[in-house]
Amino acid sequence: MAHFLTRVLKALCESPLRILLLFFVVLFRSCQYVCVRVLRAERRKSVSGETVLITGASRGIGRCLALEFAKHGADTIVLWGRDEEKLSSVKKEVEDIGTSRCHYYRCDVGDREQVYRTIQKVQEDVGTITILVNNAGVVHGGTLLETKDDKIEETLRVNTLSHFWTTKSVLPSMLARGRGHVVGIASTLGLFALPGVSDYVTSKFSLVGFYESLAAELREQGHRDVGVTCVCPGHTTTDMFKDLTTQPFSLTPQQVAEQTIEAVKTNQRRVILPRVMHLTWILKSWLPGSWMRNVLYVTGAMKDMDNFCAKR
Ligand SMILES: NC(=O)C1=CN([C@@H]2O[C@H](COP(=O)(O)OP(=O)(O)OC[C@H]3O[C@@H](n4cnc5c(N)ncnc54)[C@H](OP(=O)(O)O)[C@@H]3O)[C@@H](O)[C@H]2O)C=CC1
Ligand SMILES: CC1=C(/C=C/C(C)=C/C=C/C(C)=C/C=O)C(C)(C)CCC1
Repeated sequence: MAHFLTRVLKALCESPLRILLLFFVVLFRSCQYVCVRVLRAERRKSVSGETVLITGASRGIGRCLALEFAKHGADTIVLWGRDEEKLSSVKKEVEDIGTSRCHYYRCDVGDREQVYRTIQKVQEDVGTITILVNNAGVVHGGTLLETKDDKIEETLRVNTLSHFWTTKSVLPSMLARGRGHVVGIASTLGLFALPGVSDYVTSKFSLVGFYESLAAELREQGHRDVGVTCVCPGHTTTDMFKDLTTQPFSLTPQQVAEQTIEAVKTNQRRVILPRVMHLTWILKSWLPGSWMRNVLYVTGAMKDMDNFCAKR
């Protein structure tokens, strides 16, 4: 197949007429992309009246998501986390906006039985969840040989498996009502790898696969009214990677929250933030592996992660 494509490309580039043809194909694809964006924008969903459950909402991106959903008029916001004091303070911030009811629950999402029990309690107290945002996450940092087995297991339980348990719990009622949205906060480290965080990278690559498969499954079953969005942010200035040197393209948690809500409203399947990070996908899939490695060396990203791990 690759050989065939190379021959097609070579043949296309042999004459000016063919280059012109290639130009029109690219132009057509770009117009198609813009039209899809415009159509999606026209069919914008609203989040007002929705009941939103956010995991890892006690701080960082999760806290900003809660405040942003409230600003966009969500009816009820359910916060999950383990730190009760912080959850209660976010609840107050949400209520001060004056648009949404807010509840919080202590739940360790790394514990499957706790997730199932807490979802049941939420459904009894609050009702059906119509938007689920799987955001909770942890990172430890260290080479594979340095990382303790229980830390590796924790990373995969919290960052990946929890998405299975929460999604399995809320999906049946979304399918029954023919309405709903599941959002997963993955990472650009689910698209390319850096050294020193292999368990974290594995958990995020898995999430990208999970949401791609879930979206395909729902589409094949004809459930087009239940949306799936996988968000892949780059470095974000929260506690989680605070020891990583701030990058020229670092995001604020507020930016991630705003873009996530925009993606829900316009039903986008995958969001890569900041947009310049789309280049890493092109680098990885179209060019030899050494190109990506060189970009990481030249930009200092490889060294930055070493420093991050050394501080843990
Ligand atoms: N910061 C970054 O550079 C990036 C982060 N991300 C992802 O975004 C998400 C949010 O990260 P960010 O806000 O930066 O991180 P923070 O460390 O600021 O917040 C993490 C949140 O997850 C919660 N959490 C952690 N472990 C558990 C657990 N076992 N059970 C329940 N809640 C838990 C914490 O709550 P509590 O302590 O109350 O339990 C906290 O609310 C994560 O999935 C992360 O991987 C993606 C790309 C970049
Ligand atoms: C690859 C790459 C960069 C570095 C990216 C980094 C360092 C990302 C870190 C992401 C994190 C910490 C995600 C957490 O989930 C630069 C320097 C922006 C330049 C463009 C290519």
